[in-house]
Amino acid sequence: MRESPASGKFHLKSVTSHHLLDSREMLRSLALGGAWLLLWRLAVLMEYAPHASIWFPPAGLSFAAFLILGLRALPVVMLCSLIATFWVDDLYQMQQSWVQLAYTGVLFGAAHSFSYYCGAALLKQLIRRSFSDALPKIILSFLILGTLSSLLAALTGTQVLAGSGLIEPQDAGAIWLPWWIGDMAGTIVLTPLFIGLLSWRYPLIESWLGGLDFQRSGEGMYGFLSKLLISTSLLTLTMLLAAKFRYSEVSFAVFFLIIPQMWIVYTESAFRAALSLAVFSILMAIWVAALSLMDFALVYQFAICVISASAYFGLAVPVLTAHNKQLRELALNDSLTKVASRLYFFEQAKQELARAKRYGHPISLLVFDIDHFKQINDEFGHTAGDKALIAVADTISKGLRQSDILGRFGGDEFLLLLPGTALDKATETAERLRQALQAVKVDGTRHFLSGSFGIVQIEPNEDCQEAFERADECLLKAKKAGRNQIFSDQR
Ligand SMILES: Nc1nc2c(ncn2[C@@H]2O[C@H](COP(=O)(O)OP(=O)(O)OP(=O)(O)O)[C@@H](O)[C@H]2O)c(=O)[nH]1
Repeated sequence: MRESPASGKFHLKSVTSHHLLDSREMLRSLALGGAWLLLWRLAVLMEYAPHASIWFPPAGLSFAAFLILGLRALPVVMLCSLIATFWVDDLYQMQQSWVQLAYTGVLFGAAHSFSYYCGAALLKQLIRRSFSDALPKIILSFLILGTLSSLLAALTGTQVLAGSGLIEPQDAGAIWLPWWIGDMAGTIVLTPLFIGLLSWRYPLIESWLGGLDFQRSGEGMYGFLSKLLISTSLLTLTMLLAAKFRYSEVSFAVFFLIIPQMWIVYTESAFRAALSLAVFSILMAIWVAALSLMDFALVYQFAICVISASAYFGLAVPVLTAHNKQLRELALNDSLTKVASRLYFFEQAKQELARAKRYGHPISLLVFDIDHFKQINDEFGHTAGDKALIAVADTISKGLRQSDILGRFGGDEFLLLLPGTALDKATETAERLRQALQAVKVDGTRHFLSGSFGIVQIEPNEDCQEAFERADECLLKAKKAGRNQIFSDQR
């Protein structure tokens, strides 16, 4: 069978894009692996006992990688775990055989990957099933799953090391707790930062996360750096005091530093908040090592976890405020024409009526409906119908006073409240609007619109509903009388 030139071209193009994809995958794997090993080496610098680091940043990277890339991250994490095992042997001069190290490395990698993959996969499922305003629930799930994954990683990891002779079996019982808290600190602090970094490549991640906006910039960079400087200076001060006095009570002062962190969370972008927590935690770990504060290491590990967890809940506040604003706008405005919704119109009308009664001012209500609107939909389609409704709202709005209120009752029926206007002036206004409507053409057609109007002046003993019913009856009469007319009810 002969291949057509077009199919040959397509084949060439698909092979090229396949190559591009392969090299991009390769670059991503290299970046992930490089970052993982770099963070792992950093964690070794922060060890306060063999295999017990103040915090373990690679755990956060593994969790984020499994969350975003799924099982595609597995070969890289496994390879890094293997390299790390050989590196440990070199750092601690343990001189184990290559076979033994390879065996330990694979087991360690499997335990680490299994623990973080399970947590990340479960979190992904929860996120997929969540609605867009579920950020607090997602954060809570992340904190619980991050904690459980790191516990599993610590329990299985210590067993692997004990089983392969890298640590004494009796040490496993002493190491699992600091291992767990160190992994947990790495996961809780760094996963959101890595997600933030990845969100530049994958913008969908933000909508997944219930609208958490990693790219919204807060104030200028100078403001953020000043806040970071204040927070890190206070951290340095509390740690210098702990080193000088060496009472555990002094080390607990670090918990007060949640205050500057929350200040950053509430006033800066989500990404800057995550970055500030990472800087804060790295500096804390460096000070623990530099000031020999190993006796209080657990206090600092707990502080990192508690401060980060609280800060992430804080991130949900601006998102929820934005959602509330959006919901309020949806409830108050008609989404198509942008005039007041029926609910908001009657709410406003009630207040205007109370004011009019109090000051003895007249107030009138108009109800109007487009004539033969169904035909417009049927002949020109619903999009043309929608455009006609928008044109009506725009035309009527242009002919009103600032104090008048225009609302959409539903379908092609609108409501208009004219405070300070008696029936005769309201009828004049309606006539002006009726004429203005006659000049509106359905977009892209030669069809001109027209409308029928019902008008009443609201009586002092009447409420909005009663006035509406009277105006609606007038509208019906206008329709029955042939449309494109105004009927009013004088009491
Ligand atoms: N395009 C569009 N059509 C709508 C919308 N809401 C309601 N409609 C349609 O508007 C039409 C309203 O028609 P009716 O009120 O029954 O009557 P009419 O054709 O206007 O006739 P008269 O009012 O008696 O002159 C219906 O076909 C509805 O489906 C909307 O938001 N967009």
